[in-house]
Amino acid sequence: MAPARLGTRRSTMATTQSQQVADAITARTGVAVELKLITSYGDITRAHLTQLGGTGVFVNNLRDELLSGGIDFAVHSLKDLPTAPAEGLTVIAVTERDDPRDALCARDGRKFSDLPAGATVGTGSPRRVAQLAALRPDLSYVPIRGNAETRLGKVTSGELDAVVLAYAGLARVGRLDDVTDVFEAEQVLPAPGQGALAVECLAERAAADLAYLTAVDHGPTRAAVTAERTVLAELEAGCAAPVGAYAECHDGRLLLRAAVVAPDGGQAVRRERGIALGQDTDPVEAAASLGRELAREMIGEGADRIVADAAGG
Ligand SMILES: NCc1[nH]cc(CCC(=O)O)c1CC(=O)O
Repeated sequence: MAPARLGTRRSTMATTQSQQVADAITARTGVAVELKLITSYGDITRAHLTQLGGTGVFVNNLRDELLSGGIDFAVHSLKDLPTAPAEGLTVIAVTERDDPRDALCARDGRKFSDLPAGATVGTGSPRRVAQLAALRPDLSYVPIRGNAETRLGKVTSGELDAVVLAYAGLARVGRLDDVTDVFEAEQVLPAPGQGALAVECLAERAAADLAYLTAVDHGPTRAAVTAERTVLAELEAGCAAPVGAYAECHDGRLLLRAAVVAPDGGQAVRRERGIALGQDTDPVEAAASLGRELAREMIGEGADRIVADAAGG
């Protein structure tokens, strides 16, 4: 049988995570998988992420390839995947999450708390800027773009004092040696889905010839990211919104925390809520209703206005 075709973006991060999923699929099912490189708009555009029209810039070309049959399945960073379901496609597996935290890579091995007032910190993420500004309003946050290696280069060259990136992404590009500090979820809540990967394919093939892909699905991760992404969807926010959400499955309980923080860090709505995952409830359904309830509480406290102001301003 011909190997299955896994479509991936060309960056080191994308090819590394795709190869990891390919290897896991082959190990668990015996099915051979080959990588097929696809160029995405999000990789070539020079615009800032916040200025791009809508979400999904990193996934649209892969989705076109899925729909046209050029590839059999795709692996996406879940945090780049829009919450709206894509017509004709389904997420057949969510792999076990890697470290979900954000990391600081600073000059001279500095920790976040050691950065001098006025130090320049690069990040293209409104979620990170808002939460970091709430902790250290005395630092200067600079919007940056580009892949992880490009961003790290701005610290090595002295252009910036530090950058903040996802720990999982740094691990995938082999740059954990650059990490000088790691933010716990209590300080900076990760993006919904951060550190988790989604395997997407044609819906009509999911229960048929591609059913073997469920071998790499991880139930607790799927429940957790469902809760996180439901908060994002209910707030009508996208991946560029200042929304953090993180859920953990522990001892039959699912604990969800979320934060919406104004861009300058001044105003914030933070909530958490847990549920027991009962024997006879579907954990994904329960996770979705947990996310809906938490989002409603947050909207009651003005979270939707912070999201709308951040998008308009
Ligand atoms: N938006 C780009 C992107 N998409 C996924 C990751 C990191 C890996 C992950 O969260 O799975 C990154 C880079 C970053 O945020 O530093």
